[in-house]
Formats: sequence, C-alpha cells, structure tokens
Amino acid sequence: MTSPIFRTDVPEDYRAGFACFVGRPNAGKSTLTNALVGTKVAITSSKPQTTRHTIRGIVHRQSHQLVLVDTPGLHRPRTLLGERLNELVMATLAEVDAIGFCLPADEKIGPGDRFIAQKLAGIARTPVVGIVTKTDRVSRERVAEALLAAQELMDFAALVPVSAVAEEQVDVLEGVLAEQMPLSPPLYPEGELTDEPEQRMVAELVREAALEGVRDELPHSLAVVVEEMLPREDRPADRPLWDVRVNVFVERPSQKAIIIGRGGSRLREIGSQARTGIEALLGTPVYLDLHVKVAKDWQRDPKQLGRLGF
Ligand SMILES: Nc1nc2c(ncn2[C@@H]2O[C@H](COP(=O)(O)OP(=O)(O)OP(=O)(O)O)[C@@H](O)[C@H]2O)c(=O)[nH]1
Repeated sequence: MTSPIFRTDVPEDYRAGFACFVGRPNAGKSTLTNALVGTKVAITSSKPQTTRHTIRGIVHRQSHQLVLVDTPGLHRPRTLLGERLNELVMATLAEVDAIGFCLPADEKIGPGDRFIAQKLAGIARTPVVGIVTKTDRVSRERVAEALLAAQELMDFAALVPVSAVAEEQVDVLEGVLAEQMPLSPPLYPEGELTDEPEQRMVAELVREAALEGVRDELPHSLAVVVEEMLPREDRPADRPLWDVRVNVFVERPSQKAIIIGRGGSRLREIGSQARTGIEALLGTPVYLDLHVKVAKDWQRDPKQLGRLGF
C-alpha cells in the first residue's frame, strides 16, 4: 500500500504489516481499533454501520508495527451501496496479513456471523484471529461459552477474549496479531497515526454528530461531503481560524427536516458537537458551515454514489 521506509536501526526480527477487523455491525471493531491505536481515529457510534470508509490506525512499537485497516461491516447487501461496501471489504481482506473476526461476548453467534465466516473461509491465504469482544459486559462463564461457540464457527489461527472498554487483553491481542505479521521493517514512520485525509475524518465527525439520537433508518440515508477547508485570510498568526464547509446529503425532504430540527435546533447541536471534534482534530478553531441537501435515492444511483465518494 505504501512503500516501506528502509531503516538500518530496526531489529532483524521486526514484524510489520496490515491487519483488519471484521464482524457484524456493532461488534466493536472501531472501539477495538481506537483501544489499540490509543487515539480516536475510527469513528464509533451506537448505531450500526457507521464505518463507511477504510480508516487506518498505526500501532508502532519497538518490535512490531501493526497497520490497522478498519473496514465497514460485511453484511448481506440490500442496496447498491451495500454491494459496493462488500466489494471494498473483500478487496481489503485479500490484501491484509491478518484478519481479526470480532464476535461480541454478549450476543449469540447468528446468521450474520456465519455469513462472514463463510466469506473468510474463501480467503485461504490470510490467517484469521477470532476475537471475543466486550467481555466486560458478561460473566466469566459466558466468556468461556462464547470462546467455545467461536471455536465451532471456523478454524482460527488464535482465539482471544478482549474488552476494549475495560482495556483487558488488548495487549495480548496486539501480540497475537503482531505474530501474524511478516518480517519487515516498519511500513510507516513513527508518529503517523493515520493516512486518512483530514477531510475524510472531518466528514466522519459530522456524520457521527448527525447520527446521534436519530431513528434507525436514517444512518443509511446520510452522506457527508466536505466541500472546502481553508485557513481564513487576514487572521493574526497566533489566532488562526479555519473555514470548513460541509454538505450533509439525505434522500428525502422528510429526513432533511429531521436533521434540521425545529427552528434549526438539531442542526445547531450537530454543528457544535462536530465542531468540537474538528477543532481537536485540526488543533485550531474552526468556523463550521453546515448545509443539508436532498439527493434523491443516492444509495441506488451509481452517478450520485461516485459524486459522494463511494
Ligand atoms: N462494554 C463494552 N462496550 C463496547 C466494547 N467495544 C465496543 N463497545 C460498544 O459497542 C458499540 C459498537 O461498537 P463499535 O466499535 O462502534 O462497533 P463496530 O463493529 O465498529 O460497528 P460498525 O461500525 O457498525 O460496524 C458501541 O456502543 C461501543 O461503545 C467493549 O469492549 N465493552
């Protein structure tokens, strides 16, 4: 994906490579990525299917480097967008050095998990590590049961129970994933946490804010595009301000009304929450200009999908 930086001071047994997490919606993939990377890179939300884009976080250590590729959930496609997402996931899976299959400890294995297991079985080259997530939510007995159930599901290179929230076993999982990486010098320089363009992360922050507390069907109908991100001219050097112009696309006028809220109240809340995140990300105050637009049936229209960056 990126050309290696050849260093002479790394140990001979240094390992580096790509890993990604799969699992049904809400399995805990984004939270786990954040726990490993230690910074909020991937966007989490209590609503399923929020991770649309491939966002990488990098775990850089003395002995290994893990480049985490956070993919959208692999699920049965219902729309053209769903199909595109699955294609994207399969393409990513074929390229990585290890796959972490997340299975939440607080839920039984279901058809969604079997669907993913069957897909993964088709990628023979890549080792799959089974990860029983959210172990803090259940008893030790239930964790043991979940591990046994996972073992029945498919052949794993290793099986690790973990809690990203309670930070239990995160280091163990990191070690197990590192073992699966090929011998290689680091692929990215130290300190580089993500190679996602900032604009994409800004778009994700707005998307996350817009999804807070809305009805379940809305997430699929939202796309966010950053139109412009510029430092404002005529500002003193010690008091910079960035202008960030963002469009939120929905499919129907009724959805536009939900996002905007009574007298624009929801949109103001979305703007203020997103701005806090964007300011933290960019390290500068921003003026956020948010617009809500209707793009009819964008999920089914290839031309619109292209324009919206899918
Ligand atoms: N208690 C507990 N909750 C967790 C843990 N990991 C994730 N969660 C919660 O589970 C929900 C889903 O987590 P995400 O990390 O967004 O899940 P995801 O698999 O990335 O979800 P999608 O983007 O929808 O595919 C969030 O509300 C998290 O806070 C954990 O270790 N313990």
